[in-house]
Amino acid sequence: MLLNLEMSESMQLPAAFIEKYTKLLGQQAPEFLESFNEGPAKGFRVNPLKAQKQPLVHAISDPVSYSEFGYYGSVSGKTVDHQSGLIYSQEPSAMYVGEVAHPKPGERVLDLCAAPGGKTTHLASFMAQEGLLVSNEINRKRADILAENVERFGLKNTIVTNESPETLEHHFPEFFDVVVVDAPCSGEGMFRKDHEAVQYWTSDYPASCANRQKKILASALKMLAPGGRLIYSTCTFAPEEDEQNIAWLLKNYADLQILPIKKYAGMDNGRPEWADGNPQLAETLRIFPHKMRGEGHFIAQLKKQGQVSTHKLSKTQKTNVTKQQKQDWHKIADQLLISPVPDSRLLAFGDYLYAMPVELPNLDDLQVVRPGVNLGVFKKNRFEPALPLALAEQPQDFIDPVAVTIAQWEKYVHGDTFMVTEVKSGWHVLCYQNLTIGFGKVVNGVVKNFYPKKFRFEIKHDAF
Ligand SMILES: C[S@@+](CC[C@H](N)C(=O)[O-])C[C@H]1O[C@@H](n2cnc3c(N)ncnc32)[C@H](O)[C@@H]1O
Repeated sequence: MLLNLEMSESMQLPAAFIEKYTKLLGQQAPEFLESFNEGPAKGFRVNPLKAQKQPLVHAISDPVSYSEFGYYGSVSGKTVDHQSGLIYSQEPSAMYVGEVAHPKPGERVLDLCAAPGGKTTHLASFMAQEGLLVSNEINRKRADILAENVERFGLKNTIVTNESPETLEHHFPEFFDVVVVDAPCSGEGMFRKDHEAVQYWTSDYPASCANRQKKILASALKMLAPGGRLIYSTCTFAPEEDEQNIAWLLKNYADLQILPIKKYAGMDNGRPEWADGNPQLAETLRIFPHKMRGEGHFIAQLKKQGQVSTHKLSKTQKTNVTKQQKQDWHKIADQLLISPVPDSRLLAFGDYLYAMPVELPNLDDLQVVRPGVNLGVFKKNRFEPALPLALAEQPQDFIDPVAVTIAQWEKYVHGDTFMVTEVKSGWHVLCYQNLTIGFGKVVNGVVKNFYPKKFRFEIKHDAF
C-alpha cells in the first residue's frame, strides 16, 4: 500500500535572513522562523461568473473568512471543476489583494504584473463581465499562461497585453480607476511553496527588487486616473519592498494618500518603524504565516486626489472583419449561440476571430496576446469555434447544448470521440451539469473531438 503523505522538510534559511528577522521581529521571531518548517497553506476561489455555483468535486467546507470566493484546500487540475474554469488555485493570503481592490462592474482596471492570473481572475470576479480589465505581463511565456487562465475563467471584459510598464504608460495616461501592482519581489513568502526560491535570496536582493518596484510604481501612477485607487502588494516580508516603498510614494507624490484596509483577525498593521516612521504606514497590511493560514503578503491601498473623470475615449478599437469573414462566422454562430456578439465588436487577428470588450481603446502599437474572447479560427471557407468561446458563455446561452456524462467528459478531455443519441449533426457546445466544457462537432451521432491537444489529459482509474 502507498501512503500519500505531504511531508514538510525542514528548511535551510540563510543566516542573514534569520539575523534580519530576529532583529525586526524580536520576541515573535522564533515563531515566524519556525513557521517555515510547516507545509504551505493551499486554497482556491470559486468563479462567480459561471452558471454552476458550487464545485462538483472540491469541498467548500472550509471557507476563507476574508474572501468572498475563497476556500482552503488543494486543487486537482484533472477535474471538471478546474477544466471548466469553475475554480482557480490560489494561496489564501494572496486572496486578500483582490478583496482590497474589489473593483466595481463598469470600472477600468489594470493588473500591471498579472501572470499567472490569480489577481486578474479575482478582480474580474467582481466586475460581472462589465467595464475593462487590462491584464498585463512583461514576460511573453508567462503572458501566454495568463491568457490561458483568463480564457479558462471565461472573461469577456479582459484583454491580455505583453508590455513593459514604461511602454504601457504611453497608451493609457490617467486612464484606470483601479491599478493593481502585484510586484515582482524577493518572494520570501514563497519559500515554503518553492524551496528553490531560498537559493535566490541574498541580503541585497530586497533592495534591488525595491528599485525595480519603484520604476513599476512610477509607471502605474501615470496610468491611474484622478480619484482612482492603487493597490500595491508583494509576497515578501522585506520592509525595503513594503513599507519603505510606500513611504517613498508618499514623499514623492503629493497627490497620493493612504486608504485604510480592513484587518481581519490575525492580520497585522504595517510597521512605520520599519520605514521612515510615518504613522500612516500603519494603515498598510501584513499577513504573517505564523499568525494566519497563508504564506504571507503585504498590501497597501492609495488614492490619487482629484475627481473621477467622465471617461471619454479619444480612439476606440474598430472592427476589421471582411464581409466573407462575417459570413463564415455567422454560419456557425447563428446555429450555436442565442445572441451572437454584435458585428461591431468582431476583431480579426490573423486567422483568429475575437469578441472585443465593449469600449476597447485603440490597440495599435501594443503587444496584445488576447484582445478579447477567442471565438474561433477561419479555416479554408469555414469557421471553427474555439474553446474560449465555450468557456465564456453559459449553457443557457447556446442553442442545443449537449449534456455529457462524466465518462464522456473523460473521453472529451483525453481527445477521444464518443457517441450521442438524438443530437442533430453540426457544432454543439458540450456541458457537464451546468458547466460548459468545450465544443464538439456531431456527425451521425459521433462527437468529433475539438478539445485542444495542449490541454488534453488522462484520468486514470485505480484498478482494484
Ligand atoms: C508576483 S508575480 C504576479 C502574480 C500575479 N499577480 C498573480 O496573482 O497570479 C509578478 C510578475 O511581475 C512580472 N515582472 C517581472 N519584472 C517586471 C517588470 N519590470 N515590470 C512589470 N512586471 C514585471 C513577473 O514576470 C511576474 O509575472
